[in-house]
Amino acid sequence: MKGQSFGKRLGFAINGLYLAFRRESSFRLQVFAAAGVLVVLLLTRPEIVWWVMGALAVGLVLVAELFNTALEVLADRIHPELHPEIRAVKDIAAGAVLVSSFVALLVAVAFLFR
Ligand SMILES: Nc1ncnc2c1ncn2[C@@H]1O[C@H](COP(=O)(O)OP(=O)(O)OP(=O)(O)O)[C@@H](O)[C@H]1O
Repeated sequence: MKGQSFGKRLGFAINGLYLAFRRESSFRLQVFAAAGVLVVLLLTRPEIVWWVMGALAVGLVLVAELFNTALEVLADRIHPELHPEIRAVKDIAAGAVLVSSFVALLVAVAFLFR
């Protein structure tokens, strides 16, 4: 499946976003939260730096959740049974989402007290 056209690879990536949105309630929640951040930015019209900070914070959370979801799908596919190493993989991936969410929270607090 190597050497596909740009259009096809873009289609695979969009399909990945669609699958994550359909399968993963956390990702859906985060997409809606991202839309909420956009509404707040549109309403408050802050300096450009806050748009950039907001985009980076939201993007970080969404990317972490997408990797977390992909790892969960892969782990469940290749090893559906319980295993301590699968637990470690899933917990570490969940840790990445937690760290990204904490960063987003810090940005939100900084925005409120700017
Ligand atoms: N095959 C497994 N072996 C051992 N522990 C597992 C296994 N599957 C899940 N777990 C444990 O259960 C936790 C929850 O796993 P699960 O696959 O339900 O993900 P989740 O955190 O509920 O994900 P989400 O809600 O994002 O779908 C994992 O973080 C891990 O600690």
